[in-house]
Parts: sequence; structure tokens; C-alpha cells
Amino acid sequence: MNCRSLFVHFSPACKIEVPERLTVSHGALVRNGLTDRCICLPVREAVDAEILLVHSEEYLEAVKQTPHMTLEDLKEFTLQYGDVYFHPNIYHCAKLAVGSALQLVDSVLMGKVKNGMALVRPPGHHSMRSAANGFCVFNNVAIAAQYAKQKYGVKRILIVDWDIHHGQGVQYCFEDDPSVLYFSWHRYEHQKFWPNLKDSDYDIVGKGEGAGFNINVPWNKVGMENSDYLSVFCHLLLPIAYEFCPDLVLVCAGFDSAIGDPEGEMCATPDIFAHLTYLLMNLAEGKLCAVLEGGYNLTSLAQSVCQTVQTLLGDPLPPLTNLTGPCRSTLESLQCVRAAHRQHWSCLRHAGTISTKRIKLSGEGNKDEAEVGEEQKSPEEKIWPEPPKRICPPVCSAVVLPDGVVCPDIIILFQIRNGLALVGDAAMTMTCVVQYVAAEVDSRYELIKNFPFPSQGCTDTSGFAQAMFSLLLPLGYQYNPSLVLLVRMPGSGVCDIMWQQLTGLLQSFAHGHTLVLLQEDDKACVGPTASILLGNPAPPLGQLPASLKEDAEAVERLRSRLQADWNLLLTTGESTK
Ligand SMILES: NCCCNCCCCCC(O)(O)C(F)(F)F
Ligand SMILES: [Zn+2]
Repeated sequence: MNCRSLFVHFSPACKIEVPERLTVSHGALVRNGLTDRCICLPVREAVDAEILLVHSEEYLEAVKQTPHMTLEDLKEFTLQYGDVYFHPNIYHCAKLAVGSALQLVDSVLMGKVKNGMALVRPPGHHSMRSAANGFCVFNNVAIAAQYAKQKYGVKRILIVDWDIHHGQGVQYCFEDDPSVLYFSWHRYEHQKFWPNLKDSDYDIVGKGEGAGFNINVPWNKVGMENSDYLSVFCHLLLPIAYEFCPDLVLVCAGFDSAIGDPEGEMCATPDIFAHLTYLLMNLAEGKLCAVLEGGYNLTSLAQSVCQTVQTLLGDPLPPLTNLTGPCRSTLESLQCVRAAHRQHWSCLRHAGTISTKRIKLSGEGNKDEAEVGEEQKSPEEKIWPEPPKRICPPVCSAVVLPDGVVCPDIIILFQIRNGLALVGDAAMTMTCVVQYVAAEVDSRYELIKNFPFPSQGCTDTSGFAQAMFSLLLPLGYQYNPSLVLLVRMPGSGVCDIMWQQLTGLLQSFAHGHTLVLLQEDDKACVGPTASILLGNPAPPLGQLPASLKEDAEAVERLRSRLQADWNLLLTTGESTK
């Protein structure tokens, strides 16, 4: 009689955390030709010392006994923990899951690969120092973070947990540690959703030295969409992450936050993970390790994994359509978290200083007022369009030198992905290109007009970064252009590394079709700009100081003025009216 039949007979086998999660995800990667473009790292078992970076000796010793336990003992053992199922082979699997995450960290930090993803089972983010919990035995990502600090002396690590459950195990591990910034959003419903912890609410910000380095974003309604996720990234996570300036980004990549998942009951589509991944790749010079956590709808999971890996490979992002702006519940959560963290992060200090009152958002139904038809469907019955194919043009970038004429249609007609032109007069050329594209090329194409940056321009990097996240990104997403025309005007006051970050972030739009115009005497900028257009990560901005008050307030004023028409700019449930 093999273990399997023993296991099935006595313990309530877990119905959603099943082996098919890995076989279906891997199968989709193979089918989409993505495994051919990756190197497949060998896995190994974690050794005791690595597991003890996070877990206690008594817990490790106890788990070590499980392979030799009788079914009765196993059942007894399991009962002391919550929502976790022990099989005689789970200790071996849990060591492989940790070992895989550490292999990925080694390869990224030794520069063998730029980034990567570990597809592991069992997941890890709920397991605590001396307790298994929520399908998790060892905390894969928490161990990976401690390992990176100990073995490579990494100073600052950002952990982004986009799984729909709160990774309380990670939170407890680093709550007093300022070198690890833990960000988690999670279905919460005012503590009515599992794991029903007060510790998962927005006001739990970390302890002692770690105060401010734990960010909890509770989703108090289900049905959250792409707009809700993007709003939290633009108006909370990215500004803080850039201020923190991590040397390494780890992702608790759970995909139960995607549409169709029975646990999450959210409505964000799999292509959102392409954008979330890309936005994080502009940090830590692209050093990003994603480790699988949850995700229980096999169709949605497979698509989300492919979207994530395709972005890690540098493919152009699929434009996100019909972004309707965040819902009321999201705005309330966002406002609460920003207020709880204002004292810890200068990027939030001036936020909301301009009091704003509520506006009626276009088409905003708060999540439980969704149209009847959709609402009746169970998560498994939900349908969504397959993410669009993300074709990378044969030529990635082109540089046009002064005597050549810029022909943007080669970019627009997808012959190349992006381009850079050195021109005599950037302003005049910009006008020509705008007219040319508007007239010559099919009028369907829109352009990102020159963003109305605060009149006096943002002189300091922090102010500019603030404008980028709270203005430019949300506007760009909602405007959804087909071409991004980025013009570096003489005397713009934008420093080179900020320019590189901006060039990188703007690839989020228009399938990455960016045309950059530089003044021909700006030769020094050609190399750094071309490097970004070719997909290299932008150098870090460094830990950002507080932005100038007048800059931050100018951005806030502009945001308040524009948010009536562009509600991805909203950060509070209020408006100026
Ligand atoms: N009435 C009890 C419901 C218990 N539900 C347990 C949900 C566990 C979620 C695990 C996960 O998805 O967060 C992980 F990423 F760890 F796998
Ligand atoms: Zn989960």
C-alpha cells in the first residue's frame, strides 16, 4: 500500500493546492516557447542551517519526524497547525521549495541571470518560526531574504507579496527589521477573511527599528480589478519602494489574486502581472526573484505565470484596456495606508495635504453593486479574454543621427520596438513628428501629449519621481497611447539617471513603442538612453530624500485638478468639488 492511498484514506486531502498547479504552469511555459528562452536552474534540498535562518530548531526537528510518522501521528501532528496538510513526503518537497528559491537567489546575485521565477510547492508565506500554516511548511521567501543578507551582504530587500492572502509569516519574520521592506495586499473584508488577523490591517506598520517597513493593504471587498491594483502600485508601493531603493526584489508571487480564483474572488486579469512585474524590474537594477505562492484556478494561474515570465524575459507589455479607476473601497484602504505610513516615508509627507472631497467616479460601482449577470457567476464560471500575444519586433531599437529624418511610422508599424533620434531642434522636431503621426499614420494612433508637469518643473529627483508615479504613470495607463514620444528639452533639469528611469517606466505603455528625441548637442545622453531602450535596467536613483515642499504641492495640485477626468489619479475617496 503506497503513501498516497494511506494519505487519501485518513486526512482531508487539500482540494486546491494540488500537483497540477505546477504541471499546468510549466506546460503553459513550454507551449508558449518560454522555457526555450530561459535557463532551467537545478533544484536542491535546503540544508538545516538555511531553514534555521527563519525557523526554530524544535519546529525543524518536529517536521523532520513526519516522513516516519504513522497516519495517526501525522493527523495528530497536523491538528496543531492551521489549514496545512502533512504527507510523508512533504518535508522533502518543502526542502526542495526552499532550495529552489535559494538557487534562484544565488544565480541572480552572482550575475548568472538577470532575474527569474521559482515554481515551487508547497508555498511558504504563511509559515512562521515555529508553525506551519495555510498549506505552508517552510517560509521560502523569508529564508531567501535572510540568505541573501547573510551570504551576499545585501543591505536592503523589498518583498512584494501580491498573493491574495496575507503572508503573516513574512510579516512576523521582519516586523522589526528595517533592512527588509515587506509589502502585502490581501483579501481582508474587515478581518472576516482568512487568516482573520488584526495583524493584517493597514495600521500594522512594523515595530521598533522596523516601523514603516511593513505595509499592509487590506482589500475589504472582492471583485477588485486591474485599476485597483495599479492604483496601489502607483500611489503607494512604487513611491515608497523608490525611496527605500532596494538592492534586491523578492516577489511572493501568488496568483490567487487573479480573476477566476476561488480563494481571491477578484477580477484582475492575468496580464496585470506583466505590468506589476515590469514596474518592479525598474528597481534594484532589475534583480528580481519571483517565487510561486498561491493560485488555484489552473487556467488563470497558467496565464498569469506566462505573463510574469514573458516580462522577465523583456518582452513588450500588453496594453491594459478599460481601466476605470479605483473603486471606493480601494480609495478608502489607500487613504488609510498612506496616512498610517506618512510619518515613515517622505514621499507621503505632503500627500493629501490638499484636502480633497469625493467625486462620483465614471462607471464606478463599488464592488458589491456589480452588474447582476457577472455577480451571479462563481469564480470558476468567470470568463475573460486570453491575454493578447506579445510579439517582440525583430529589431529592438534604432538610433537616427542628425542627418536622418525621423520616421516614427517604422516604430508604429511594429517594424522596430523603439527608437532614438538626435535632432537639431527637439521642440520643432516634436511638432513635426506629432503632425506626421497624426496625419500620415492611421489616426487611430494617439500620442502622449507633453505632460503638464508643474510649471516650475521638478528640479529635484524626489519631486520628479513623485510626479512620475502619482501623475505620469496613472495618466499614461488611463490614456493608453499607441506611441510614446519622449522629448528631452534643453534645460529640462531632469538628471540623467532620472531620465533613464523615466525612459524605462514609459515602456509600460504602447507595447514599448517609444520614440525619444534628443537635442544633437545632448550626445552624452544617447548611450544611457539607448541602453534603456535596449532593455537594460536603469541604475538606481539612490535612497530618495524628501522632495521639495513646493514641488510636492505642485504635483498634488495638478493631480487634484486632473483627477476629475483621470480617476486613476485618485488616491482618496474625495474630490475638490
Ligand atoms: N476556512 C478556512 C479556509 C482556509 N484557507 C486557507 C488558504 C490558504 C492560502 C494559502 C496561500 O494561497 O496564501 C499560499 F500562497 F500560501 F498558498
Ligand atoms: Zn494565497
